[in-house]
Parts: sequence; structure tokens; C-alpha cells
Amino acid sequence: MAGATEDMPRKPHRVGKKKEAAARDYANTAEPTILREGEADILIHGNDVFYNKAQIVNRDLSIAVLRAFAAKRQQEHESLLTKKVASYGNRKESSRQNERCNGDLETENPSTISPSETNNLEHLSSEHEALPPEEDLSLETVAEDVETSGVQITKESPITAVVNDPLLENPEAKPLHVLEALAASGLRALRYAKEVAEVGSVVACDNDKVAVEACERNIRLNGKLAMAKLTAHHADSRIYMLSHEKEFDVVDLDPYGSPSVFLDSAVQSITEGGLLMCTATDMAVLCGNNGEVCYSKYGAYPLRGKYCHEMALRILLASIESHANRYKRYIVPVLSLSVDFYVRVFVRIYTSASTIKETPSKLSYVYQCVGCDSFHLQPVGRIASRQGSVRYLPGTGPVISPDCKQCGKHHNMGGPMWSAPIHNSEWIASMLSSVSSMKMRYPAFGKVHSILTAVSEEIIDIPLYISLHSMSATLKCTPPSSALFRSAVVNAGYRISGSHANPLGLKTDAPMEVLWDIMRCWVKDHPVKDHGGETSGRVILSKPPEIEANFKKVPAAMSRALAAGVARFLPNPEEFWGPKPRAGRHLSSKHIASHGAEFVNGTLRAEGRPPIEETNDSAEEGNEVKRQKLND
Ligand SMILES: C[S@@+](CC[C@H](N)C(=O)[O-])C[C@H]1O[C@@H](n2cnc3c(N)ncnc32)[C@H](O)[C@@H]1O
Ligand SMILES: [Zn+2]
Repeated sequence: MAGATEDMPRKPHRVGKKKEAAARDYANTAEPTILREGEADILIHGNDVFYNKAQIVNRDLSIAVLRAFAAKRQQEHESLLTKKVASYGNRKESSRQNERCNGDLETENPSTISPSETNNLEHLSSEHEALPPEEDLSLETVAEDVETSGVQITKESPITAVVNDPLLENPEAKPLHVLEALAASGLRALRYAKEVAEVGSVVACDNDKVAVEACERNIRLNGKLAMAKLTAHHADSRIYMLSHEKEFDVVDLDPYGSPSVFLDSAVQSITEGGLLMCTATDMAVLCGNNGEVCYSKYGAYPLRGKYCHEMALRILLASIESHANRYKRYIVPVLSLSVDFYVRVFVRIYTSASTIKETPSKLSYVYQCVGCDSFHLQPVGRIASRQGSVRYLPGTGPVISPDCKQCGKHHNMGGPMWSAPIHNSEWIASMLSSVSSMKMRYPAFGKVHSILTAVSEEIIDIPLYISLHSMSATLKCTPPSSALFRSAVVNAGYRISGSHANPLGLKTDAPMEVLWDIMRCWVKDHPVKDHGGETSGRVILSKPPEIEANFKKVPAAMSRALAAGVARFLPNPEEFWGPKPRAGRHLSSKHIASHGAEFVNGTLRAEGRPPIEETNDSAEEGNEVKRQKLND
């Protein structure tokens, strides 16, 4: 500035095109820095390739699930092996009996077969593996014409069929073949390869050439093990997955925003019983700010209830199930999380033409009152058993009258969403003990442990949660403490728990009328001012309660973790813990508007780049702020 002296305060000025270009050049020429997360190192070079520190929890959780999955696969493998060995024993026994009848053959005791013996046995045709059980049995009746170690066996004999089973040849489960379909720097893929021993190979795919080059550099940076297990691949992952049908034991989808366009190919590329791990960060869409956009992406309407974060998870699950069903496949959720600014689900994928008939009974619409937020689930389908036969029928309804029984207002209808369980309790328990036993291997251990603890306490068969604060706001009363309310629910004969998705959320099987009666009783003892008008709260309070609530505290109503002083909800370690701009975008005035000056300059400072000063709002920047607020 002409005439300005050093000690005169400088005015913030607009970031011009020149400055943006300078920042870009700086990013391109600046020395890269090395960043370590878990056991992986990556080179960070400006904003060329996407990296978000806030996703460390996401990556740690994924490693915990991957370890649990590997252990489960080994267990399943061993139990299948035991069955096969037993079946081999039975067949050998029946064969021996035949031989005795013929009086010309001797066989060893079938029960003495050991894994080392099975290792020496011949290869099996893969068709045998695919045979349904009835067809298997027919193999027992085959004539003998091939000689092996003094025993005559035909090519198709039952003994050969079982003995040559590749499963018996390899008592250890196969190493996991993993696809990180949207890999960016490859950090996640590197962590899977280096930190999970059972992972044998990882393909890190990205359609951005710069990202793939960065990934290749990072693989080399991480040394021999990474180089042996990891391959960076430049492709549109949708096409890549479609051309690798049922090949990957694990597929990870971690997109910018919505995963919707990747789901169809992802569900086809996973092996039988394999694992899909999927993130969605388009929370504004999934939580009801753009209902019609959600419908176009996920095939479901979200509702703007207090439970919106759990509904977001359930909409994503329903969408994955719908894509899977097209290929006679179905999902079994093991862990479904709403964390910070995203949702992340972990589901196993199986194939069964008969099980997919159950899908409509695992989905529900949701009616939500516009006045008091009471909600009711309307199943899409049901299963009826009569005289030993099972029938799949449409749901019966409507489950509620058009006007709310509590306050008389109408309902909005959302869904369909997944209304079957979203977690597997056995997995959660084993993950909790596993992460606790290797704390040092999880950089975000505290948060990961608190999330899994909160999940472990959730009632597994109750979709969505109520908010005591929202109910109290409707009645304009001071809320009872959570302990008192929870006790009243338990004393009325129902179950109640917290929700990992919201520290104030309560999951219960108590019907809405019981919950409102408890609140009516509370207000009787803690009267509210009458503000007049026909508010929903006034209508609700005008009806006398049908039950007498008992607020006597009961231990069964309390969180075990809370009582034991174990954290269930931890604050984020830093400010600006949220989504990041796409890679390759210049961090500029727009990002100041959408993420805040401190965030952008914090990013630049971390990279040793000059900070960008704040500018005036433009209309577009204002829109970005709005969009970001919706995201928040
Ligand atoms: C959010 S970043 C992934 C972050 C990474 N998973 C991690 O944990 O650090 C999304 C990545 O997906 C890539 N991508 C977007 N569309 C793609 C497509 N159709 N095929 C392959 N990669 C794609 C982008 O280039 C970007 O690198
Ligand atoms: Zn109502």
C-alpha cells in the first residue's frame, strides 16, 4: 500500500486471482511432509491428494472391524473344515462297509485322519463345493476304478470328492483380498496392509491420476511389506468392481459425499460372506434437508426427526440391500455408525434367492407427527407361517390413524428404511475386547472405544430413538433427568437404552402413549406455565395419563458404562473436525466461507504455506456457508 508504514495496521484484503495462483504454485513446489497414522506413512503435498485427519476414527474403526472379520472368517473356515472332515469320515466309513461286503479292501480308521494327511490328498473339482446337500449324497453310490495307495477309488467317488477338497488342503483361511475403491493417497489401504496380518493383498483404486501417482509413491515409502501387498490402480472403480465379480473379501467405499453410485457394482464384487465397508458424508441429504435428493440417490425419504442420524444409517442400509437384492444377494449388518459428520456401515454380503424374500419384512416406513414428533413404524412386508409353510406378504396398515393420537396433527411419512438390527452384538463385544487389548495400535483409541461402548449398550431390536429434551420442549416443561425418565420406563415394564448416534437419544420398546403418559405424570408434579393457544403440548397435557408413572430410580435403567465411569461420548480433539474440500481444489476465499478462515489457514500453516486472509461474502460464498450449515 503506497505510503503505508510498517506499524500501521494492515487491512484484510480480498484474495485476488494472483494470490490464488501463488498459493497454487507454492503447493506445487513446496517440499512434501511425511505424515504417520498407525503404522503407515504418507507424503502430504499441498491439497493435491485428499487427506482428512478427522477420518482417523473412521480408519481405526475399519481396522477394528477388519480384524474382527478376519477372526470370524478363520472361525467359519475351521467349522466348515471340521464338518468336511467329519463328512469325509462318514463317507469313508460307509465306503469301508461296502468294502467289507465285497471282502476285498482294507481301510484305515476314518476318525484318525489328521490335517497333515488331508494336506497330501488330491485336488477337488470346484463344482463339488457348489453342489447343494441333496446332490452331494448321491455321490455315495459310485463304482471304483482308480487305484490309489492300494485302495480302488473312482474319479467321482465320494472319498475322492471330499478328500480333494481345497478346504481340506488348506486348514488356514485364505488371506483377505481387499479393494479400497476410492483410495486417494492410499493411507487407508496402507494401514489395512500393514496393520492387519490376515490381509494378503490390497488394490488401491482411484480415478484421479495424481492420487494414483501419490499412492504409488506412498507404497514405495512404506517399504517391502507394503510393496508386496499393495497395488495402486488407476480406474473408475465402478467399472473395476464390475469387472471383478465376487473377487474381493472386503470392499471399502469412502467417497466424497454419497456412495450411491458405487453401491451397485460394489455389492457384485464381494465374495460370499465378504464385507462391505461404506461411508456417506452427505448428511444434509440423508438427514432430511433435501428429501427429494435423498429419494433420488437412496430410494427413501428421510424425516427431520431428532433420530435423523440413525435414520440416515438405516436409509443407507436399505439402499445397499436393494442393490444387493438385484443380484439375489442380501446384507447382514455387523456395525452401523453415525460419527461426527458422516455415517459408516459394515455389512456382510451373502447370496440366497430364498432369503431375499425376507427383505420387505426388514424394511419399514416411518410416520412422524408434525406437531409432537411422535413416530410409528409401518413394516413394508411381513412373514406368515401357517401349517409349516412360510408365506411372504405385504405389510398390513396403516398402523396409525391419519391424525396423531396425542396431539391431533397430521403425519409425514419417511422411508423405507432398514428396520432390522444394525449391529451384531457378538461382533461388538469381541471388537471391544480386541481394541482394549491393543490400545497402542489405535491412534484414536479413546474415541473408538467410546463409540463401541455406546453401541454395545444399544437395544439391538429397536429402530430410532426419542429425545427427552424434544418431548419436554413440546410440553414446555423442564425435562426430568435421564435417570428418572429411564427408571419410569423400566418401572412401567419396558426396556430402555441410550443411542450411540445421539447422547440425548433414548431407545425404548415403550409405545409413544406410555412415554407421553410418563411426561404427563412428570408435569403433574412439575407444573408448566400455560402459554395459551392450541399447541401440541397443550393438547397432550389436556388428556389425563392412563398409567401412574413410578420415577423411583432402578439400576436396570442406567447405563452400565456410565456407572463404571467408562466414556461413551468424547469431544473431538480439535476444532474444525469435519469434512474437507476435495483434493486438487485451491484453498481459497470460498473455503474460508465454507470451512472458516481458521480451518483454511490451519491447513495451509500445517503445510507451511502462507495463510489466505478473509474476504467479503459473495452470493456464492453465502450459499456454501448455508450448505455447510446444513451439513453440520
Ligand atoms: C474422500 S477421498 C478418499 C479418501 C481415502 N479413502 C482416505 O481414507 O484417505 C475420495 C477419492 O475417491 C476418488 N474417486 C472419486 N470418484 C471415483 C471413481 N469413480 N472411481 C475411482 N475413484 C474415484 C477421488 O479421486 C478421491 O481420491
Ligand atoms: Zn402428535
